[in-house]
Amino acid sequence: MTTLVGLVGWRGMVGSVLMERMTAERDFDLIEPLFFSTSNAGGAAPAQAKNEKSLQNAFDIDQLKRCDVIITAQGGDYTTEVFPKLRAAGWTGHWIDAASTLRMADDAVIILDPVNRPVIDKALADGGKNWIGGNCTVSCMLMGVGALYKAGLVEWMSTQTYQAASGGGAQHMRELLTQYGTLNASVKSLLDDPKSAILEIDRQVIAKQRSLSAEETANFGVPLGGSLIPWIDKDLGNGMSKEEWKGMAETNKILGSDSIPVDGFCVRVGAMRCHSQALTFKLRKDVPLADIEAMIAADNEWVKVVPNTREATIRDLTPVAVTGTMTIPVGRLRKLAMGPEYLGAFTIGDQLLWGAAEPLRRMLRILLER
Ligand SMILES: NC(=O)C1=CN([C@@H]2O[C@H](COP(=O)(O)OP(=O)(O)OC[C@H]3O[C@@H](n4cnc5c(N)ncnc54)[C@H](OP(=O)(O)O)[C@@H]3O)[C@@H](O)[C@H]2O)C=CC1
Ligand SMILES: N[C@@H](CC(=O)OP(=O)(O)O)C(=O)O
Repeated sequence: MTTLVGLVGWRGMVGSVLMERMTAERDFDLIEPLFFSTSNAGGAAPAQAKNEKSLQNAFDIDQLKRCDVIITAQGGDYTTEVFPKLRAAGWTGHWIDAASTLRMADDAVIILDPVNRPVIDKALADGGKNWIGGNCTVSCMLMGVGALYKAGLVEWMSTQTYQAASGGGAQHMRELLTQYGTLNASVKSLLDDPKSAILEIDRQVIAKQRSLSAEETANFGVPLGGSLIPWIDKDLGNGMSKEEWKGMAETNKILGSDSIPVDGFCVRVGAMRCHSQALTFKLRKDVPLADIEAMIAADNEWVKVVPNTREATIRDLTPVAVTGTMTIPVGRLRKLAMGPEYLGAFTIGDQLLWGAAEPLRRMLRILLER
């Protein structure tokens, strides 16, 4: 019998990337999809629909209960509302979710199979049913440098992230671009004149940034275009942002490891897509750089070691180079001045692919191939 797979959140940003990947990998050939909506029940399902051509109400527990597997990229509020009701109604299917709501629950596994397939397999053997995609920054980081963790080499790691506007969602991308346009327009005549004074342009841009309306900064709260914001997600009240807290909590949960210290700062920058991060490792021993590069390169088919040269770095190690690709480049690899056990690295991942959609569809494949 064909597996009935419910899809919720399929038209959102993560959901659209998920649909593209599932189509490209022919996942729909293997399933009967049932599409849900929170806003358009009864409307037409997308072209990937087979027998079930109309959208079901995403809050209808009886319809959801029909599914063997549900994949949701609808968001945390939806999970919080629907998941407990569905389980309370006796549903025993597999729940695959992009939202963070259930990540740290004891009966949930954070899925990133190229890194933690043994953890997933053990949970499956133990009857696990809840499979949650990891934080985008953590997932992209582990796809790049997971080899060092698997080899037991990491004593601690510090992260400095440069996270794209799209991490906040579609409206955040629009807001960033609108701000860039507003700033450009405010100095257009000066820019067009090659003899105009750059400090006058600078003065007018900062004046414009500081006077952007509440509407123009509705999503980020402050200007991001031409600036940065060193805080992402909630304030935990202990000096830490929730995004920073996820670094250590999720890394260790994904790896099934004891508490390896992971800490640093998470920063929103004016990139459109892709999360970048500078990493500092304290290794447990002095390992030659060539061995480290070989280990990282051999870890999975998507990681790519970028030679630590200016030319290769500015060509291959930028959000512009990585956006829309499955490649996870790791570069700027070098031993740091603090000593031979200290390693620096820089890595980038498309947070909508490895950071969100891809682990979900791969988990579906793991379930289908059992
Ligand atoms: N953005 C990112 O980088 C990452 C996001 N995530 C998580 O994934 C989840 C979904 O995030 P994201 O995809 O950014 O959310 P979106 O806001 O893009 O989509 C969520 C839902 O909003 C509804 N919606 C309302 N208006 C529109 C519109 N104009 N176009 C499309 N959808 C619309 C859709 O529901 P409906 O069709 O029912 O109306 C859609 O499923 C969140 O839990 C997030 O935390 C995880 C990792 C990375
Ligand atoms: N917090 C991430 C995006 C995200 O959705 O993360 P999470 O899935 O951990 O809530 C960002 O803003 O870049």
